[in-house]
Amino acid sequence: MTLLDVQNLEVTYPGGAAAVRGVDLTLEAGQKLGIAGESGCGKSTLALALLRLLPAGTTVGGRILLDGEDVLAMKWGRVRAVRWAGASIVFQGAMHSLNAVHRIGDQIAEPILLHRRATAAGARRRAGELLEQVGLPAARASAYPHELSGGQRQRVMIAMALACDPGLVIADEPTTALDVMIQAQILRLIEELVSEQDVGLIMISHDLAVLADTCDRLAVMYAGRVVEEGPAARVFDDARHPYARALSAAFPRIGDPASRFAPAGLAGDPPDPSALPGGCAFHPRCPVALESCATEDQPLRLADAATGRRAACVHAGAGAEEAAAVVDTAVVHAPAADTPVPDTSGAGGPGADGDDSGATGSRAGTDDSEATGPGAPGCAATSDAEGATEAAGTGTAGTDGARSTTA
Ligand SMILES: Nc1ncnc2c1ncn2[C@@H]1O[C@H](COP(=O)(O)OP(=O)(O)OP(=O)(O)O)[C@@H](O)[C@H]1O
Repeated sequence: MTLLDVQNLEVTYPGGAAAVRGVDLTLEAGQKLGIAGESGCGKSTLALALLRLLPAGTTVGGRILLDGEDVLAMKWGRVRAVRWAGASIVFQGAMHSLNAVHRIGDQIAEPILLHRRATAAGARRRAGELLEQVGLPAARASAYPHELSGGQRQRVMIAMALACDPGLVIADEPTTALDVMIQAQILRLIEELVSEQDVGLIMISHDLAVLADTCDRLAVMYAGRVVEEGPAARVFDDARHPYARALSAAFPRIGDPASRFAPAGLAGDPPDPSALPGGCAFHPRCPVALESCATEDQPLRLADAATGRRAACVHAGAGAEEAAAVVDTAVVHAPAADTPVPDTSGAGGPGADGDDSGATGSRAGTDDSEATGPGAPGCAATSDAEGATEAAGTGTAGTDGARSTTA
């Protein structure tokens, strides 16, 4: 059964940054999808869009069908009901997402009280059970966030995300702020819990190797688009898009001596989303770009019928095996990361600074005043758009300006 069906999703921030462009993705119930890409490729924006947590004034187009219901067409009351109970998010910085002045047990109990209409005693009992599920003693329910370590706080966030039995959990770089040993524990915990409870998972990371290890399918994003999507192991071991291939080659394989000689990486940076190059957005950095790539963008198309893998590259599709070999050779011989790349994009300015010009769209992420209405204190998935955006580490640029345009 299809849990999530994202169709032609477009997100443009106030100020014109086209952070997500025409993304199509599906997730079956209980499936684990990894989303990878360099910083600024639009991963967090995609996650925030799924639960309408984007700053006011952001233009969002397309369809997001969660259990068949279009999230973008929902009234705010319904959106609030769906957050936590239908889908929830674990952000990277638990300290920002938890409320410093409330005991963690109360914070876990809050969405249960709100969405499950439990009694206070029932919600407290469930909070204790959830803490134990994530490996913390139930007695820690009386602790305040500052009394817990970073890893423990992240466990609390996972408990909260699972509190109302959602069908989908979105984990946005859930281990970024943690040390390496704790990262592995937390990832294993998320994977175990979602598998046990048959919950769908979207795991966002820049680390393709971690995602390949954790997820069933992988989507690689570049400049707001999915450029390759397919079974995790195939995308990681044998990517068809030159960007996905370069990203994958940047992670050494344990036990494979050849991977020590992997390429140093791609030269240059992803483009500024408010000044994207024409044609394929990757062409200025692509080692196998054709002349036509500067003017013609490529849709995501079937690159491997046996596995349903899709790639958005002129070299993918028919004759893909040979094309992959060409791409591989070229990527392995790509210039080192510090080699300057000619800027054919006209981009290169600073990131979008969120002024409030020009964003007038069909549908805004927080398109009425209810969007900033009360949510469960300290609960990222029900906090207002500004808080949620901060928690996701995407900055608050544009939030105030945008809100004033809708006030
Ligand atoms: N509130 C905002 N206003 C304007 N532009 C924004 C806003 N938030 C993000 N952006 C821009 O949108 C683009 C995508 O950002 P996003 O955070 O989604 O990328 P990401 O792939 O998640 O990166 P990271 O891994 O660093 O979190 C970036 O260029 C970013 O500068």
